[in-house]
Amino acid sequence: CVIKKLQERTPLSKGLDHLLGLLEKKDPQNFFAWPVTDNIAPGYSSIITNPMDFSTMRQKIEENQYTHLDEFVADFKLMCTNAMKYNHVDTVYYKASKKLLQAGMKIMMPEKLGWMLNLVP
Ligand SMILES: COc1ccc(OC)c(-c2cc(C(C)=O)n3cccnc23)c1
Repeated sequence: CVIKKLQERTPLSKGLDHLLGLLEKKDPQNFFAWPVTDNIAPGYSSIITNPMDFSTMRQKIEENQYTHLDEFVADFKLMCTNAMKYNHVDTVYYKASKKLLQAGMKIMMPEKLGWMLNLVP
């Protein structure tokens, strides 16, 4: 097994951690907190080839897998668009993901994150 060495916190990872907290607050039902499994969503793993959820994003932050804000934003969008792909438009999950995506884009507008955009290592 790969030993996940504890990485030191960087200014970027601290900023992404703060951002993740803001985004998680926009998902009070915790629909996006953990990976979606096939037993709660039949056929999910054959329809969604690149799953993403907040816990996976947090792990990537802790392992310094994000070298730039754009990669973090891309995972957030992937998480939301996966839900819009798997779930029909009249479901709570589709509606929640659309709302989450809109709220997330407002939080991650460049002018709101100017201070983070130049934290590139
Ligand atoms: C009803 O309670 C929960 C709890 C956790 C969930 O995903 C982590 C989900 C969930 C989350 C999703 C998504 C995000 O597509 N989903 C789709 C179909 C059926 N369930 C879900 C629902």
